[in-house]
Amino acid sequence: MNVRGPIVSVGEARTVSTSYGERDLREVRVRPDRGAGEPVDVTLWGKWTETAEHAETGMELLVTEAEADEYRGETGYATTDESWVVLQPDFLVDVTGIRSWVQCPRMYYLNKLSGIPLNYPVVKGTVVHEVFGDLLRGMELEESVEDRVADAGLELGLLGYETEEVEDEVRRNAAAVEGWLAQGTLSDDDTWRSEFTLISPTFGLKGRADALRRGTPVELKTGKNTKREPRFHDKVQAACYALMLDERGVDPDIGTLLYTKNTALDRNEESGDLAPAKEFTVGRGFLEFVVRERNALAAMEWRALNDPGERPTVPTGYEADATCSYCFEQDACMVVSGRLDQESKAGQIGTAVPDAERDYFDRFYVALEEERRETHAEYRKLWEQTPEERAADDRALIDLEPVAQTEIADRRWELRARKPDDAVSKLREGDVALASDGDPVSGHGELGRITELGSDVVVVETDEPVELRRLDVYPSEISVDRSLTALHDAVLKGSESRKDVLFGRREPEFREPADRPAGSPGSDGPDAPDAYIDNNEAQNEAVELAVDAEDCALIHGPPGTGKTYTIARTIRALVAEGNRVLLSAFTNRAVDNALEALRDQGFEEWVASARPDGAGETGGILRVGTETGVREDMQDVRLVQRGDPNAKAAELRDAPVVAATTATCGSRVMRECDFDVALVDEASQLTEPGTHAAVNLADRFVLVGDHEQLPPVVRAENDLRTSLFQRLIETYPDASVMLDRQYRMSQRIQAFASAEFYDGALRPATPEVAGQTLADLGVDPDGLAPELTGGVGFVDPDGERDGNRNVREAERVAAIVEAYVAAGVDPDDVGVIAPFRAQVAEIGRRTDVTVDTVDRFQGSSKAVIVVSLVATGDLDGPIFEDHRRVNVALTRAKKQLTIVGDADALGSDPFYARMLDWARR
Ligand SMILES: Nc1ncnc2c1ncn2[C@@H]1O[C@H](COP(=O)(O)OP(=O)(O)OP(=O)(O)O)[C@@H](O)[C@H]1O
Repeated sequence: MNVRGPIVSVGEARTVSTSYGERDLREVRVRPDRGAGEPVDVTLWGKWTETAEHAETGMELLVTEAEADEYRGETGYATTDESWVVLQPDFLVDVTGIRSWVQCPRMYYLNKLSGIPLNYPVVKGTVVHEVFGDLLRGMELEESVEDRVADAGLELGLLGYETEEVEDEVRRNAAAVEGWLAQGTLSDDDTWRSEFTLISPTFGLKGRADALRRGTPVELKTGKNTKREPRFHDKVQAACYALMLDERGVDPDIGTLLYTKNTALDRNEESGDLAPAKEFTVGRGFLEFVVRERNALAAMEWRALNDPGERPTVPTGYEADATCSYCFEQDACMVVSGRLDQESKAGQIGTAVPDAERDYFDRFYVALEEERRETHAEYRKLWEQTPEERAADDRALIDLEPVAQTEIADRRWELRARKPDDAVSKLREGDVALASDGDPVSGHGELGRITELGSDVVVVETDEPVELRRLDVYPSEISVDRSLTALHDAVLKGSESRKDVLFGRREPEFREPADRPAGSPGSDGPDAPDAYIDNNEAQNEAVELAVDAEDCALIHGPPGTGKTYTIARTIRALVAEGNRVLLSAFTNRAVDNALEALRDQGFEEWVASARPDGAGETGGILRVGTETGVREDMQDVRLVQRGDPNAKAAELRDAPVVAATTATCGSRVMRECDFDVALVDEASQLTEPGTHAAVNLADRFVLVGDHEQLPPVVRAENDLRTSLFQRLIETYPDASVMLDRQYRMSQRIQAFASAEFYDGALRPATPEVAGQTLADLGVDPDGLAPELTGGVGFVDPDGERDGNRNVREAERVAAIVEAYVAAGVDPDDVGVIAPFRAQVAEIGRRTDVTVDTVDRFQGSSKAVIVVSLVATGDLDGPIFEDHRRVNVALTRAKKQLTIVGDADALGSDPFYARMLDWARR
């Protein structure tokens, strides 16, 4: 049986004589049933006592196949020969993490901080892996090499490599693999699978195996190994996959490592065994060793968050007996130790950062690790929840019916399935999701990208075919990983002058208008225009602040105040002064919107005439992002990674404006770029490290946002919830401008938000904006019920909340929408906002107009908006927890806002009582 629960206490190590001789043991007291049961003792025998050394009160322990024994009337448990002992099984360690941990625990930590940099071995390694996958899928070597090297054009160009030399090297690496595949080592009944995603609930592991051959793991290494045996840490990696396969009931007895630089041609060299494939027996003892190492790692990670010491406990390098002088990471290791004043076996170089910076680093390191735990909790739901629960939680589409599996370009697969037409989820087109045969953990699962998601169809692209019966949200750690790297870069590599501002040691500085280049607004000279924007004072001031900023500028833009318009003008003014600008935002949508505004303002034509030399091939704008992430109308300026290395690198290096999401800014390619100014939209929705990912790449930065609208989207309750934008605007109000004229809402609609959120400072930009009504849409208001007209109205349908829905209210909302449409409003001009996806679905079933959650509506608007509040009795739910969400919901409408809810419930809270008064006025 399995015993699992939090540890209450850890006993002393003892040695006892048994019929098998002297044996070590250690007792650990746990509360079974995840802490609900009465404490029991579990005896860990033999080498599992090493795991007990890492165990501490509060950690979770899992012992599988334990046997029960009675001792003095109490039931205890003990490990058996079949037992696995796992510490913190909920902490999912990545297999590559264990591999570096076994080399040196500090290397594991350093890899987390510095990410995977862009370097030739990494890029070449990726290409060789891809070619390997292609060979397994039956592609010709030559075709694959050319294709995959071309795909890596951009990265190779940035590194200064030419196509031919890389092709040669990849060909040489892949030839060994091809030779081995062809050697007859394999018979016809060999079954191969490439790139296999595995998650293990028992061992707390996850990873992607390079390949499986007859159910045993095969790992590819782009290197040479002339020993007979595979390298130790390579074996560890293969053994991790073996463990995960073992959990699925396969019993892999061998593991294979393929060393691509071992070429059979060299075989008669004296240097050793040059066969590319090296097999090893995956014995029980080795697997136990791997589990113990994984436990040591998980225990360190637990201590980093739970150790009562002042600073997170991180590895020093003394844990391993590796020799620092042989380590490639030695310099990086010493620098990090020196800068953060950490104990390390390699020693320290450089001076330590000041305490305030060190505290900041530690605080956010812990906050990000907490966020990682929350992400792991999301993974856990993949096996803890039933498919129905997951679907009800909007995290999966279930009961899909496979319709077709089609092989498409690059030997990838397009999977098409029919979906029940009322099924909703968080999944959207472009998302990477887990496609499976119905069981994503123990069945067959493949990661793929959703290319189409209609009301009754879903299409996913994957590397391997799967019977598409279920599609799950795949929780990604990439944002945590990239944020840690951004934090590292900001604190350890950031300029002193930048950090003076970030850490409150100096006010941001601004250039005098007179120092602007001749001809710019405000500069001396006969031809200089008066303003950057001549019809909106606050917007003009915002552009001035941004172009004059020597450190940073903050633009606060309440709803509809022309943030996007101002951003476009700012970029143009910055480029006019010769700056190279990074345009970034939290979402692809905001990046594309800002680019659209820039293009609408004739930016490309202007660049072509003003900077004929430096416009680059794309007319001055380069959009970096995936094909599915970037909007159709921006595909023409999207950076395609494939192509001639030099041309690709030049494209990225020369473009005056590069646009990418902040997540993409943390990629290894973008980390190679530098800019004069980073301009970040939606900055109030970004965590501090998330913002650093973009601003680290530039000398100066401009943040645009509204901290009275949605805050950063994070799972953990910690410092990540406050944006850098908000902190800086509160610290340096003089470095900010608030845009105060809005171009969206009628006077009546904007009144509440202005009073509650913007100190009454928000005003309609023009009389036309202020005075808009339903009548502008050709609608006769007299044909509608009075509460549906007059700019703002309130309707109480007398509904009843049931979970996250309110059916009666949904019916009423649909009837209201119908009334507007019947009165002549174009359905495209109507939008419905509800706080829960369940209610969104409930309403969506009854109407064809756009229905979505608040979070999805941020940044957009409609002439007519109906808001369904759902709550009756108590006010709880995401919309009520945070007034900023209400601000967003109430500021989407231009001409008519109709609020539907329970008057009694709303009246019980002063804020909502004021809202009710305003809506009913
Ligand atoms: N100075 C201006 N002169 C004329 N029109 C303007 C000006 N500023 C903004 N607008 C117009 O007002 C509308 C709203 O502007 P924009 O889309 O830039 O707002 P926003 O603040 O980005 O909105 P959101 O709150 O949705 O992010 C647009 O149609 C834009 O062209």
